[in-house]
Amino acid sequence: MKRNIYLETVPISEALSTVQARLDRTALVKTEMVPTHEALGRVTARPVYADLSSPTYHSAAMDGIAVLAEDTFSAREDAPLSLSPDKFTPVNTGNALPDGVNAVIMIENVLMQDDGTARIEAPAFPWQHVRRIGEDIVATELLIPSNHELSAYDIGALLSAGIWELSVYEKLKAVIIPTGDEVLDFRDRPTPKPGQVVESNTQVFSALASKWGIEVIRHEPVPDRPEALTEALKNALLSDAHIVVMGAGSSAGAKDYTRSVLSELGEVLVHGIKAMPGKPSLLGIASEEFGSKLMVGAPGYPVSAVICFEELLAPLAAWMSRKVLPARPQVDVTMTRSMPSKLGMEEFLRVSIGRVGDSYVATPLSRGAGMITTMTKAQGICRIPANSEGINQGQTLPASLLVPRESLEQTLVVVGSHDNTVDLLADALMGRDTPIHLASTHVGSMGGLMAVKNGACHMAGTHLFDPDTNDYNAPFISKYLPDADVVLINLAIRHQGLIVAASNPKNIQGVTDLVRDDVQFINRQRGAGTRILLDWHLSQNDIVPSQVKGYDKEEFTHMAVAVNVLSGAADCGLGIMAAAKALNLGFVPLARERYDLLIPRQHLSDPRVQAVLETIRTDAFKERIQSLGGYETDLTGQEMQPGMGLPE
Ligand SMILES: Nc1nc2c(c(=O)[nH]1)N[C@H]1C(S)=C(S)[C@@H](COP(=O)(O)OP(=O)(O)OC[C@H]3O[C@@H](n4cnc5c(N)ncnc54)[C@H](O)[C@@H]3O)O[C@H]1N2
Ligand code: MOO
Repeated sequence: MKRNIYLETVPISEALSTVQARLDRTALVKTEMVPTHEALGRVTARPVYADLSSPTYHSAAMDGIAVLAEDTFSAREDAPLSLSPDKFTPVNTGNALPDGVNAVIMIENVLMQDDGTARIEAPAFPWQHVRRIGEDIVATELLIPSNHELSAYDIGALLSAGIWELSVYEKLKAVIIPTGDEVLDFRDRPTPKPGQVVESNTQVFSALASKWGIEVIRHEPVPDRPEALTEALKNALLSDAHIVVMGAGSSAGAKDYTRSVLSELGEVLVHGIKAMPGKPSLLGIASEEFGSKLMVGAPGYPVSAVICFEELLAPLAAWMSRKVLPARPQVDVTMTRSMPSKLGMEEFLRVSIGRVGDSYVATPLSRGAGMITTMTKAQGICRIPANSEGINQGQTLPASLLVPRESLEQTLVVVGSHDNTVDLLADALMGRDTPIHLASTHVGSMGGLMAVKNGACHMAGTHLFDPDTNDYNAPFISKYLPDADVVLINLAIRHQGLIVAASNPKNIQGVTDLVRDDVQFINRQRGAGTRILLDWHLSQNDIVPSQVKGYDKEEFTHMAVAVNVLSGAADCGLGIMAAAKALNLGFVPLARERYDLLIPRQHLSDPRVQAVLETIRTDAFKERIQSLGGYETDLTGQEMQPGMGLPE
């Protein structure tokens, strides 16, 4: 089997219209009769006419007495009328009206006399408080047109009209076949070795598809062997499914067989869309022998797979089943950072969104297609058009929301340096009666200061040490945000040190060991407080960066540094003790430092910020911080003043 060569990439809209022009949805999606009470979400294949009227009889709409209106015309407040028992019938709501009457008088307006007569002070008009035959539904009239997706209310109307079953389009069925030698079945609860991944895309698809009214059958993972892949695809096409999805193997790798397997059993119409993630997506139609079904090749990377499911498969499935795909709510967001984008490619940028002041601000998350957490952390997605070279800081553009719009009001936007205590805070805030969602973006301490300066967040986590004054954060604020009215609140004092392998096999004892030939270092990104701390310790020891092997290799979080040490990619990196502890690594203490929250004063009265201050001042929260190890909470929750430095 030949290796894949990419087809031309086409815009998403063209990919969809190409398939729509070729796929015979009427032949593929049959109709069937289903009981009305089980028809929610199904689409009518034929118009439905009422069999029964509703009500089927003249019905009392109120509790009271049924009368002939004409008998009551003389009643006045100053000249009450007494109706003899043969002129009225007591009725309850929903009763059929007796013959010969045409109105109901509410019981509140009737005085029943001891002699059996009913006294009224106002006349009834004809058909007052009566629901006449066919008021709601008239037998034979059109109740629901064809190609209509049935709602809960429709079920009620259909049953009231005597429709016990109806003709609808089949519910779409899809088989998804995960592929790849490295893909482990999650049902085996595997522990992946290097080169292996836990299969998850099929479950993302199943969960999404259940919202779209598609039944999903998952095939077990198939290894990268062309015959096995073809066999699996063939069986799936011969089942009663309408759609078959093959996962992964869609790009140009030596084991990427999806395209050739699809071509063997049908025709590939699209291979490659002008969008990222999701670029190598495939769409095709099986040959007649295999039911002319829709075939989809979804890229293996989790976010690419999501884009393929949501942007290609969902609209096609909606079209096949004649449903309207609901659009996500949109808000206009202001970007807090510039983000270049590839010309000619539409980009689905995951963004963290919150309301800061009067506007919604959005901070781009990492764009890696392999990172499913960019979807879990994002509140929205901005589509950067293909004809754009990117977005600029301060630019306003629409974002489609992944969360209810209301929840943005309960989102606290934190930008800056990452610390595990911020994760603790995030969890504690969600435990409040009115939960608050902490959306954090890790851009380092300096990035946090800039975000505050640009009005892009409610608060920033920062731990910048200034050797000249022996103080934390305040000197940087006076330098970079001289005019800003801000408050510094301490979150914790934390211990930074060298994260080394368990039991420290290379016996690394301090920064002077970083110049050793056998020591590979992993650094933090420029602007990170930890990097500034490292540079200071290096300069104190007359070491220049070029002497440190790995100084140029950067990671964005403490945990990422620790992971490098765990995997053996590096021998050590500077980070917090909690990160070392979390992965059972060794830790060589180097320094204590202040980790503060920088808050614009105008946000102090914001209920979300208030909730943070309340939370971090509780003993329970301080105890949680201490149990992480490597933290002190003596200053936690207190306002920091310039020159305070760090108490011994
Ligand atoms: N030389 C090139 N390489 C790649 C290109 C390219 O144009 N030229 N495109 C890249 C893009 S863009 C994408 S997207 C990926 C798509 O790759 P494949 O669809 O071929 O998928 P794999 O390589 O088999 O797997 C990618 C990744 O995803 C993991 N995976 C696979 N299945 C699952 C699953 N069911 N659940 C969770 N994770 C899964 C797999 O282990 C890999 O890590 O190709 C780029 N390469
Ligand atoms: O298009 Mo790929 O989907 O960027 O990762």
